[in-house]
Amino acid sequence: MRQQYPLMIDLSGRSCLVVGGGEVAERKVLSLMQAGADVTVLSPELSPGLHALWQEQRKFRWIAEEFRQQQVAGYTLVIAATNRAEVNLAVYRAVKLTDGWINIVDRPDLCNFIVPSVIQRGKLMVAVSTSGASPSLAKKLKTELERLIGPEYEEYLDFLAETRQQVLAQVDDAKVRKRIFQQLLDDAYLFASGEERKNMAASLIGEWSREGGQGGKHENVESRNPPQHAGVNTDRMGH
Ligand SMILES: C[C@@]1(CC(=O)O)c2cc3[nH]c(cc4nc(cc5[nH]c(cc(n2)[C@H]1CCC(=O)O)[C@@](C)(CC(=O)O)[C@@H]5CCC(=O)O)C(CC(=O)O)=C4CCC(=O)O)c(CCC(=O)O)c3CC(=O)O
Ligand SMILES: NC(=O)C1=CN([C@@H]2O[C@H](COP(=O)(O)OP(=O)(O)OC[C@H]3O[C@@H](n4cnc5c(N)ncnc54)[C@H](O)[C@@H]3O)[C@@H](O)[C@H]2O)C=CC1
Repeated sequence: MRQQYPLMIDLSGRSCLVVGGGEVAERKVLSLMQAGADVTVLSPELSPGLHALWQEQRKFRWIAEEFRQQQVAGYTLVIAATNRAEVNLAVYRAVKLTDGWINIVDRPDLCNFIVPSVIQRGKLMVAVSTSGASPSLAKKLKTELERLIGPEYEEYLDFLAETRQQVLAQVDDAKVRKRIFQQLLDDAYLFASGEERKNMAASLIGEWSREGGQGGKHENVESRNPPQHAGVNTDRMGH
């Protein structure tokens, strides 16, 4: 098995080519568009889903032609997703000449990148890959993780991001900052309402800032409990 390297890349505004316009191509086009890529689909036909999307919004470019070798130049990445193995292979060979990024949906052995199964909750992305061994298992695990990591994570993460900036600006001591970040991970914050968690964070930061300002008062940081808030259940609440 080839060892894969996971990374999150910024494809916004980047030109990406999907050759083929069927069911599998549709999935790849949608995820590329979600990432803000500038997508071109090269295929004589489109799936009903892709066709509707193209008619309604023209959010991708459609070249209604069969693949020819010279069409791969200038793309950040290329996905070969036709139902014809020899066409996919020709796409691979063309991209290989330019040493570009290529995914061939029916030849994991030739891909230099593969696409994982993904849960997205706002800024949070959880990607599951089986290195191509069992895409259905990747999908199943994603579905299980969707239950564990509910929609509440979107706002919670926005809160964490905002609070983190405040803490970085207000708290000088890196150890204290780390403690605060740790305490903000308590489920009490996850399940509090927006207003409640802001208040909880403000008192937490206030408390630590005062103590941090006096210095030398951090012996008890390990044992400090997160602030409790009336009406907030700190159990996993049915998860
Ligand atoms: C290597 C890889 C290359 C790539 O496509 O990037 C690849 C290859 C192949 N997939 C095949 C089949 C299926 N793929 C899916 C589903 C997904 N496949 C995806 C990724 C990947 N598929 C990459 C590896 C990912 C990894 O494991 O790390 C997902 C995760 C992402 C996405 O496609 O966006 C998406 C789930 C998205 C979601 O969360 O919903 C299903 C299930 C279904 O459709 O319900 C089936 C049918 C059941 C089965 O076969 O398991 C076949 C055989 C085709 C044939 O039989 O002819 C090949 C070729 C081969 O293995 O030879
Ligand atoms: N990687 C993955 O996740 C999966 C991969 N597959 C593989 O993907 C292949 C495609 O599956 P589907 O999308 O369901 O097929 P499909 O039959 O729905 O679509 C095939 C598409 O290829 C286009 N096409 C055919 N010849 C072409 C050419 N010369 N140039 C440009 N476009 C051309 C057709 O117009 C059509 O839009 C399957 O043959 C299978 O091997 C299947 C399931 C999952």
